[in-house]
Amino acid sequence: MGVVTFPGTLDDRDTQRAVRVAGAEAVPLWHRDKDLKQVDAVVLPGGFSYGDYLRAGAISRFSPVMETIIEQAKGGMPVLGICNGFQVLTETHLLPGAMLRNNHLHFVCRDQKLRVETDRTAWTSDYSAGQEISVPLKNIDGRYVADERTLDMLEAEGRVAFRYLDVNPNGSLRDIAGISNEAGNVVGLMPHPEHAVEPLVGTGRTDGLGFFTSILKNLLKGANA
Ligand SMILES: NC(=O)CC[C@H](N)C(=O)O
Repeated sequence: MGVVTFPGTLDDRDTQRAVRVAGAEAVPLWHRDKDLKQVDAVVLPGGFSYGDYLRAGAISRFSPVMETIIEQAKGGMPVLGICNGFQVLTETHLLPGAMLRNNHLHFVCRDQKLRVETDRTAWTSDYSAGQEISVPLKNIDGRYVADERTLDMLEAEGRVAFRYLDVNPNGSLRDIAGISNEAGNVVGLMPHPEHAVEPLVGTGRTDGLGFFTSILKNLLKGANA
């Protein structure tokens, strides 16, 4: 599984570790490489790629590695964008909508309760629809927005993948924490599942591991089909 590092990425190492904890091989990918080294899936981790200059994800969108990822994602390759990675996915238009500054204008860092709304994506099949999980959240540009028509379409097509529970930490419309593309191979969310995969770390919860086991099982199923 490929894990992309842009200049300013923070969570690439934790993401690589999460991939390994799930039992897959983590392959580091550098933003200047167009070659994806034959990985079967890609994770865009969190951080501040290119310093979040102009707008989070706005420059990363034009990096050589994204050129190949966009092309392959359209062909069905699974891609997960976490936090800054989600911001990159909206900027590339692989996912609809946009991320704005949190409504209270502060950086948020908390354990966040979420509801996994669908198990019908490549990255959530190991969860059950309606399952409640808690993973860390840490960002300042986390407010998901889209026009009403797009929001209605996402709801109708079952593409709202995660919703904030208890607290909406940033003013995201309809409490949306993450969404998927139509085919379900591209998923983006603001909270950080890669920081909740081992019982000895953080709150001790492993609620985030399911993202990485989901994709691994799906890839193995595909390979054995
Ligand atoms: N943790 C992160 O990925 C931070 C994301 C983003 N740069 C923000 O602050 O909103």
